[in-house]
Amino acid sequence: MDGLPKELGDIFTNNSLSQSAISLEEQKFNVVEGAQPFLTQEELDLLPIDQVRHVVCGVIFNEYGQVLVARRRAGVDYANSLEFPGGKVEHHETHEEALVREFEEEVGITVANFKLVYDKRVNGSSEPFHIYFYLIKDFFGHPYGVEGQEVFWLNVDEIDYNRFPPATQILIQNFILTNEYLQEIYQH
Ligand SMILES: Nc1nc2c([nH]c(=O)n2[C@@H]2O[C@H](COP(=O)(O)OP(=O)(O)OP(=O)(O)O)[C@@H](O)[C@H]2O)c(=O)[nH]1
Ligand SMILES: [Mg+2]
Repeated sequence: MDGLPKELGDIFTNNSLSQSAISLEEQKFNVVEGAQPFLTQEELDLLPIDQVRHVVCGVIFNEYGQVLVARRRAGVDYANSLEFPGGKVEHHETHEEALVREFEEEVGITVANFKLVYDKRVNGSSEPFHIYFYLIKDFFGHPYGVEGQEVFWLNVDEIDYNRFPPATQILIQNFILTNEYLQEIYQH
């Protein structure tokens, strides 16, 4: 917790807050792998930008420094793994428009004020994706699983990155667990 504002550091060391999040230990967890990679990272990275489907995902922190997480449904790639809400950008949309739509469709909140944190080319189950993770600084409403999926706030020190798809694991390890963006949010 070094480097965090004092109040935020207190939040992260206050175990009582974790009671509001569903304990991951109580949940069944069974990652079903996505399709086997069919392009190497080098091949993915060489694809022209208009030949990859864009995916946008949003990372949101609440006032307690907890991050919003959802569980992927059965029957989709990475079924039952955890994810940051988001989805595929439609052809007529900007990334920002897609983020607003996906958050309304999936977790019932209105989001605003985005900053790109990390992006990566990945093999999707049917086509290559370029996945973009945005930090979302403002939101309105109370999130819930609009599609019946589990949605919950998770303390940063309770995140087990192994429960997320591979691209998201890199984001968590390099950006979220470093607390870099938490400090930015709480400074304004
Ligand atoms: N939402 C989300 N998708 C992720 C994450 N990490 C990651 O690799 N993906 C991948 O991004 C791809 C598209 O995301 P999605 O399944 O949410 O797309 P979507 O909401 O448009 O789904 P739909 O096509 O069923 O409407 C999936 O193949 C998924 O595995 C993540 O943290 N959140
Ligand atoms: Mg989605």
